[in-house]
Amino acid sequence: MQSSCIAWSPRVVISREKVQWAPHSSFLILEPTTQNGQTPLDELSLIQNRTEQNRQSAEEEDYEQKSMEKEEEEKEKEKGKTGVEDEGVIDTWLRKHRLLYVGATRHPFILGISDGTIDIFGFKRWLGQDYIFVRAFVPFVASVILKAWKESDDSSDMEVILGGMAALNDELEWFKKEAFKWGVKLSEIIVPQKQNKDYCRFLESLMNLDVEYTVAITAFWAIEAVYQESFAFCLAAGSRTPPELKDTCQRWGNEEFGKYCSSLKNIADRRLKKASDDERKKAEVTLLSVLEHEVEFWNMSRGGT
Ligand SMILES: Cc1ncc(CN)c(N)n1
Repeated sequence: MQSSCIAWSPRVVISREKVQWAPHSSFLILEPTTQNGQTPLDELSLIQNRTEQNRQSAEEEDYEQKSMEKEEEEKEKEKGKTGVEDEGVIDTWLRKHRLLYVGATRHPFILGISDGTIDIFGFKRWLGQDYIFVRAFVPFVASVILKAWKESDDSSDMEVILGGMAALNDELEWFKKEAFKWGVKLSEIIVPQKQNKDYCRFLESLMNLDVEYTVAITAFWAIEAVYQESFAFCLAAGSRTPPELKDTCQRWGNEEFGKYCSSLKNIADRRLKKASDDERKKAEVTLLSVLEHEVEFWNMSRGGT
Protein backbone atom coordinates (compact mmCIF):
# COMPACT_ATOMS: atom_id res chain seq x y z
CA MET A 1 0.00 0.00 0.00
CA GLN A 2 1.28 3.46 -0.80
CA SER A 3 1.33 6.29 1.68
CA SER A 4 -1.43 8.86 1.30
CA CYS A 5 -1.23 10.32 -2.15
CA ILE A 6 -0.76 14.03 -2.21
CA ALA A 7 -0.41 15.62 -5.62
CA TRP A 8 2.86 17.43 -5.33
CA SER A 9 2.65 20.16 -7.86
CA PRO A 10 5.57 22.52 -7.35
CA ARG A 11 4.03 25.11 -9.62
CA VAL A 12 1.06 25.37 -7.31
CA VAL A 13 3.37 25.61 -4.34
CA ILE A 14 5.35 28.40 -5.92
CA SER A 15 2.28 30.36 -6.83
CA ARG A 16 1.04 29.92 -3.27
CA GLU A 17 4.31 31.32 -2.04
CA LYS A 18 3.91 34.31 -4.29
CA VAL A 19 0.71 35.16 -2.48
CA GLN A 20 2.59 35.63 0.72
CA TRP A 21 0.72 37.89 3.00
CA ALA A 22 2.77 40.76 4.21
CA PRO A 23 0.89 42.35 7.07
CA HIS A 24 1.46 46.04 7.47
CA SER A 25 2.06 47.17 10.99
CA SER A 26 -0.21 49.91 12.18
CA PHE A 27 1.45 52.82 13.87
CA LEU A 28 0.07 54.91 16.67
CA ILE A 29 1.52 58.35 16.64
CA LEU A 30 2.25 59.31 20.18
CA GLU A 31 3.71 62.39 21.70
CA PRO A 32 7.39 61.61 22.23
CA THR A 33 8.12 60.70 25.80
CA THR A 34 11.26 59.71 27.63
CA GLN A 35 11.70 56.39 29.39
CA ASN A 36 10.12 57.88 32.51
CA GLY A 37 6.98 58.78 30.64
CA GLN A 38 7.75 62.49 30.60
CA THR A 39 7.77 64.71 27.60
CA PRO A 40 11.17 66.10 26.62
CA LEU A 41 10.09 69.51 27.92
CA ASP A 42 9.25 68.08 31.34
CA GLU A 43 12.56 66.41 31.45
CA LEU A 44 14.39 69.55 30.37
CA SER A 45 12.92 71.57 33.23
CA LEU A 46 13.71 68.77 35.66
CA ILE A 47 17.28 68.72 34.49
CA GLN A 48 17.52 72.48 34.78
CA ASN A 49 16.30 72.32 38.40
CA ARG A 50 18.67 69.62 39.44
CA THR A 51 21.00 70.25 42.35
CA GLU A 52 24.72 69.71 41.83
CA GLN A 53 24.43 66.37 43.67
CA ASN A 54 21.70 65.22 41.35
CA ARG A 55 23.74 66.25 38.36
CA GLN A 56 26.62 64.13 39.61
CA SER A 57 24.46 61.05 40.07
CA ALA A 58 22.94 61.63 36.65
CA GLU A 59 26.42 61.69 35.19
CA GLU A 60 27.21 58.44 36.98
CA GLU A 61 24.02 56.91 35.55
CA ASP A 62 24.97 58.20 32.16
CA TYR A 63 28.39 56.67 32.45
CA GLU A 64 26.92 53.33 33.51
CA GLN A 65 24.43 53.44 30.65
CA LYS A 66 27.18 54.21 28.14
CA SER A 67 29.43 51.41 29.35
CA MET A 68 26.50 48.99 29.14
CA GLU A 69 25.84 50.11 25.59
CA LYS A 70 29.50 49.69 24.73
CA GLU A 71 29.47 46.19 26.17
CA GLU A 72 26.41 45.35 24.02
CA GLU A 73 28.18 46.76 20.97
CA GLU A 74 31.23 44.58 21.67
CA LYS A 75 29.00 41.52 22.03
CA GLU A 76 27.32 42.31 18.70
CA LYS A 77 30.74 42.64 17.05
CA GLU A 78 31.77 39.31 18.52
CA LYS A 79 28.62 37.65 17.15
CA GLY A 80 29.39 39.14 13.76
CA LYS A 81 32.87 37.59 13.87
CA THR A 82 31.67 34.10 14.70
CA GLY A 83 28.59 34.36 12.54
CA VAL A 84 26.60 32.61 15.26
CA GLU A 85 23.75 35.07 15.27
CA ASP A 86 23.77 35.91 11.55
CA GLU A 87 21.15 34.08 9.53
CA GLY A 88 22.69 33.19 6.19
CA VAL A 89 20.99 33.90 2.88
CA ILE A 90 20.18 30.22 2.40
CA ASP A 91 18.36 29.85 5.71
CA THR A 92 16.38 32.98 4.88
CA TRP A 93 15.38 31.44 1.55
CA LEU A 94 14.54 28.11 3.14
CA ARG A 95 12.15 29.92 5.46
CA LYS A 96 10.70 31.93 2.59
CA HIS A 97 10.20 28.87 0.37
CA ARG A 98 9.45 26.41 3.15
CA LEU A 99 6.50 24.74 1.41
CA LEU A 100 8.54 23.86 -1.64
CA TYR A 101 11.52 22.74 0.43
CA VAL A 102 9.36 20.47 2.55
CA GLY A 103 7.71 19.23 -0.67
CA ALA A 104 11.13 18.15 -1.92
CA THR A 105 12.48 16.67 1.31
CA ARG A 106 9.32 15.02 2.69
CA HIS A 107 7.85 13.79 -0.56
CA PRO A 108 5.41 10.82 -0.41
CA PHE A 109 8.16 8.72 -2.04
CA ILE A 110 10.38 9.39 0.98
CA LEU A 111 7.50 9.09 3.44
CA GLY A 112 6.75 5.72 1.86
CA ILE A 113 10.30 4.53 2.58
CA SER A 114 10.26 5.80 6.13
CA ASP A 115 6.89 4.23 7.00
CA GLY A 116 7.63 1.00 5.12
CA THR A 117 4.76 1.37 2.61
CA ILE A 118 6.97 2.05 -0.43
CA ASP A 119 5.99 0.38 -3.67
CA ILE A 120 9.12 -1.59 -4.54
CA PHE A 121 8.54 -1.08 -8.29
CA GLY A 122 8.75 2.64 -7.66
CA PHE A 123 11.98 2.14 -5.77
CA LYS A 124 13.47 0.17 -8.67
CA ARG A 125 12.31 2.83 -11.13
CA TRP A 126 14.01 5.46 -9.00
CA LEU A 127 17.22 3.40 -8.85
CA GLY A 128 17.55 3.06 -12.63
CA GLN A 129 16.61 6.68 -13.32
CA ASP A 130 18.89 8.06 -10.61
CA TYR A 131 21.86 6.20 -12.08
CA ILE A 132 21.28 8.13 -15.32
CA PHE A 133 20.95 11.36 -13.37
CA VAL A 134 24.17 10.82 -11.41
CA ARG A 135 26.09 10.22 -14.64
CA ALA A 136 24.89 13.63 -15.84
CA PHE A 137 25.66 15.12 -12.43
CA VAL A 138 29.40 14.31 -12.78
CA PRO A 139 30.10 16.81 -15.60
CA PHE A 140 28.02 19.37 -13.75
CA VAL A 141 30.23 19.00 -10.65
CA ALA A 142 33.29 19.21 -12.91
CA SER A 143 31.95 22.53 -14.21
CA VAL A 144 31.55 23.79 -10.63
CA ILE A 145 35.20 22.89 -9.95
CA LEU A 146 36.21 24.89 -13.00
CA LYS A 147 34.17 27.88 -11.83
CA ALA A 148 35.67 27.59 -8.31
CA TRP A 149 39.16 27.56 -9.77
CA LYS A 150 38.42 30.67 -11.83
CA GLU A 151 36.22 32.68 -9.51
CA SER A 152 36.53 31.57 -5.92
CA ASP A 153 37.97 33.87 -3.26
CA ASP A 154 38.86 30.87 -1.08
CA SER A 155 41.15 28.11 -2.32
CA SER A 156 39.69 25.56 0.11
CA ASP A 157 36.41 25.49 -1.88
CA MET A 158 38.14 23.37 -4.48
CA GLU A 159 38.97 20.60 -1.98
CA VAL A 160 35.38 20.42 -0.75
CA ILE A 161 34.00 20.12 -4.28
CA LEU A 162 36.72 17.70 -5.30
CA GLY A 163 35.76 15.52 -2.30
CA GLY A 164 32.20 15.47 -3.63
CA MET A 165 33.42 14.54 -7.06
CA ALA A 166 35.44 11.62 -5.67
CA ALA A 167 32.37 10.41 -3.77
CA LEU A 168 30.45 10.32 -7.05
CA ASN A 169 32.84 7.70 -8.31
CA ASP A 170 31.87 5.45 -5.37
CA GLU A 171 28.26 6.37 -5.90
CA LEU A 172 28.25 5.08 -9.49
CA GLU A 173 29.79 1.83 -8.29
CA TRP A 174 27.20 1.60 -5.56
CA PHE A 175 24.40 2.00 -8.12
CA LYS A 176 25.79 -0.91 -10.11
CA LYS A 177 25.87 -3.19 -7.07
CA GLU A 178 22.48 -2.10 -5.84
CA ALA A 179 20.94 -2.54 -9.29
CA PHE A 180 22.33 -6.06 -9.43
CA LYS A 181 20.85 -6.78 -6.01
CA TRP A 182 17.39 -5.64 -7.16
CA GLY A 183 17.60 -7.11 -10.64
CA VAL A 184 17.54 -3.69 -12.30
CA LYS A 185 19.35 -3.37 -15.63
CA LEU A 186 21.47 -0.24 -15.86
CA SER A 187 22.50 -0.54 -19.48
CA GLU A 188 21.15 1.48 -22.40
CA ILE A 189 17.87 -0.42 -21.95
CA ILE A 190 16.82 2.16 -19.39
CA VAL A 191 15.23 5.11 -21.11
CA PRO A 192 15.47 8.37 -19.23
CA GLN A 193 12.00 9.58 -18.42
CA LYS A 194 10.82 13.08 -19.29
CA GLN A 195 11.31 14.50 -15.78
CA ASN A 196 14.82 13.06 -15.68
CA LYS A 197 15.67 14.45 -19.12
CA ASP A 198 14.36 17.87 -18.08
CA TYR A 199 16.46 17.81 -14.93
CA CYS A 200 19.61 16.74 -16.84
CA ARG A 201 18.98 19.50 -19.40
CA PHE A 202 18.71 21.97 -16.54
CA LEU A 203 22.05 20.74 -15.15
CA GLU A 204 23.55 21.25 -18.57
CA SER A 205 22.30 24.83 -18.69
CA LEU A 206 24.11 25.48 -15.40
CA MET A 207 27.38 24.27 -16.95
CA ASN A 208 27.41 27.32 -19.23
CA LEU A 209 30.45 29.50 -18.76
CA ASP A 210 28.29 32.56 -18.20
CA VAL A 211 26.60 30.99 -15.15
CA GLU A 212 28.32 32.47 -12.13
CA TYR A 213 30.10 30.30 -9.56
CA THR A 214 27.74 31.62 -6.83
CA VAL A 215 24.69 30.41 -8.78
CA ALA A 216 26.26 27.03 -9.59
CA ILE A 217 27.45 26.33 -6.04
CA THR A 218 23.99 27.21 -4.69
CA ALA A 219 22.45 24.69 -7.08
CA PHE A 220 25.09 22.10 -6.17
CA TRP A 221 24.40 22.49 -2.46
CA ALA A 222 20.61 22.28 -3.01
CA ILE A 223 20.83 19.10 -5.10
CA GLU A 224 22.92 17.34 -2.45
CA ALA A 225 20.97 18.76 0.48
CA VAL A 226 17.60 17.47 -0.76
CA TYR A 227 18.93 13.89 -0.78
CA GLN A 228 20.69 14.34 2.54
CA GLU A 229 17.58 15.68 4.32
CA SER A 230 15.27 13.19 2.65
CA PHE A 231 17.25 10.04 3.38
CA ALA A 232 18.36 11.15 6.86
CA PHE A 233 14.63 11.40 7.65
CA CYS A 234 14.24 7.72 6.72
CA LEU A 235 16.89 6.83 9.30
CA ALA A 236 15.49 8.93 12.13
CA ALA A 237 14.28 7.29 15.31
CA GLY A 238 10.81 5.86 14.94
CA SER A 239 11.03 5.33 11.18
CA ARG A 240 9.95 1.97 9.79
CA THR A 241 12.32 1.89 6.83
CA PRO A 242 12.54 -1.69 5.48
CA PRO A 243 15.97 -3.21 6.31
CA GLU A 244 16.71 -3.84 2.61
CA LEU A 245 16.43 -0.08 1.94
CA LYS A 246 18.59 1.03 4.87
CA ASP A 247 21.77 0.94 2.78
CA THR A 248 20.28 3.38 0.27
CA CYS A 249 19.24 5.72 3.08
CA GLN A 250 22.70 5.46 4.66
CA ARG A 251 24.33 6.46 1.38
CA TRP A 252 22.94 10.04 1.63
CA GLY A 253 21.56 10.15 5.15
CA ASN A 254 24.83 9.49 6.96
CA GLU A 255 26.50 12.05 9.21
CA GLU A 256 29.54 12.53 7.00
CA PHE A 257 27.41 13.36 3.99
CA GLY A 258 25.57 15.80 6.27
CA LYS A 259 28.85 17.54 7.13
CA TYR A 260 29.82 17.71 3.48
CA CYS A 261 26.45 19.36 2.69
CA SER A 262 27.07 21.87 5.50
CA SER A 263 30.45 22.73 3.93
CA LEU A 264 28.76 23.32 0.57
CA LYS A 265 26.14 25.45 2.28
CA ASN A 266 28.83 27.54 3.98
CA ILE A 267 30.56 28.14 0.65
CA ALA A 268 27.28 29.13 -1.01
CA ASP A 269 26.35 31.41 1.90
CA ARG A 270 29.75 33.09 1.85
CA ARG A 271 29.43 33.77 -1.87
CA LEU A 272 25.82 34.92 -1.60
CA LYS A 273 26.73 37.42 1.12
CA LYS A 274 29.16 39.12 -1.25
CA ALA A 275 27.08 38.73 -4.41
CA SER A 276 25.35 41.53 -6.30
CA ASP A 277 21.54 41.73 -6.06
CA ASP A 278 21.27 40.44 -9.61
CA GLU A 279 23.47 37.42 -8.91
CA ARG A 280 21.62 36.70 -5.66
CA LYS A 281 18.27 36.78 -7.47
CA LYS A 282 19.57 34.37 -10.11
CA ALA A 283 20.76 32.03 -7.35
CA GLU A 284 17.36 32.14 -5.63
CA VAL A 285 15.51 31.35 -8.86
CA THR A 286 17.98 28.50 -9.49
CA LEU A 287 17.35 27.11 -6.01
CA LEU A 288 13.60 27.09 -6.73
CA SER A 289 14.20 25.30 -10.03
CA VAL A 290 16.30 22.64 -8.28
CA LEU A 291 13.55 22.06 -5.73
CA GLU A 292 10.93 21.81 -8.48
CA HIS A 293 13.02 19.30 -10.41
CA GLU A 294 13.58 17.25 -7.26
CA VAL A 295 9.83 17.09 -6.61
CA GLU A 296 9.24 16.06 -10.23
CA PHE A 297 11.92 13.39 -9.92
CA TRP A 298 10.20 11.86 -6.89
CA ASN A 299 6.82 12.10 -8.69
CA MET A 300 8.32 10.26 -11.66
CA SER A 301 9.75 7.58 -9.35
CA ARG A 302 6.27 6.95 -7.97
CA GLY A 303 5.00 6.48 -11.50
CA GLY A 304 3.52 9.94 -11.98
CA THR A 305 3.55 11.70 -15.32
C1 LIG B 1 17.71 13.45 -8.47
C2 LIG B 1 18.90 13.44 -7.55
N1 LIG B 1 19.12 14.55 -6.76
C3 LIG B 1 20.20 14.54 -5.96
C4 LIG B 1 21.05 13.49 -5.89
C5 LIG B 1 22.20 13.53 -4.92
N2 LIG B 1 23.43 13.57 -5.57
C6 LIG B 1 20.78 12.41 -6.70
N3 LIG B 1 21.58 11.31 -6.69
N4 LIG B 1 19.69 12.39 -7.53
